[in-house]
Amino acid sequence: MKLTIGHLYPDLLDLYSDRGNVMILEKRARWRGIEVEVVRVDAGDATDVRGCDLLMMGGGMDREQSLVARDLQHRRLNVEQAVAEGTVVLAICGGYQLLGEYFETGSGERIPGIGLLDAYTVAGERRMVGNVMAECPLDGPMETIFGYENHSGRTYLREGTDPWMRVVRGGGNNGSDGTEGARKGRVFGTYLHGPLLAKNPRLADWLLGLALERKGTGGGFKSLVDRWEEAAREHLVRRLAELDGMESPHVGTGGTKK
Ligand SMILES: NC(=O)CC[C@H](N)C(=O)O
Repeated sequence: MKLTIGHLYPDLLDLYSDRGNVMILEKRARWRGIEVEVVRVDAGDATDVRGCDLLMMGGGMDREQSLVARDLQHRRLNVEQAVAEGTVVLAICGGYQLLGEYFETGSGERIPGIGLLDAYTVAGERRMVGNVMAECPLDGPMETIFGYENHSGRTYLREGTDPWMRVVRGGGNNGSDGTEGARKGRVFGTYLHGPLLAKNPRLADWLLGLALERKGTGGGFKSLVDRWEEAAREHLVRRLAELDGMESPHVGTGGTKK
């Protein structure tokens, strides 16, 4: 069995090393004996993304987003077909905005998205910057998710697209309605850099499981010893509690510690 991950625009959309998400998925699959191929998809390539089990698109500055948007329009149909055939999409921040209808920048430029998510984004007066803690349902108990946000855009979800997470700390989609990210079927968008999956190993496995469903096999693969990841998460909880002067929240269950 081979898992194919498509990395969209790795040179243009890689704010805060979002490519780490691809590395994490690759590693966690390989550690379980699953073969992985990472396909790089750059502007101008004629790659058919229907061959990918999962697509990852990182974040970027407004200028890079404009460049990507032009190319992405040509891929719209191909990406839509891939999703209809079961491909999972994970998009971070600027990439997330481009999955929606449009992103209107602070200078008034309207960058078109591909409408995979029923959402639109408009730049606000102040950027939302800082560490985020959110809660995300992973088919069961809520999982605490850590990430970092830095965006001018405020995203608003329309009917037909659900928020992916609820913000506990930080701005999230728009700083006002408590939502973070968006989910429509197998398409996921979030403002969380980090890289997201390095800080949230159970979320990484959950996405891997979804992507592997396309192979006729889902999650349920052997658990890994996430000693360093858990230590990093505990450190984050303590640090955020210090910053907020609040009680240490529960970090979620699972993960074996040595
Ligand atoms: N971090 C990002 O990807 C930024 C996205 C976009 N340029 C914004 O400022 O909202």
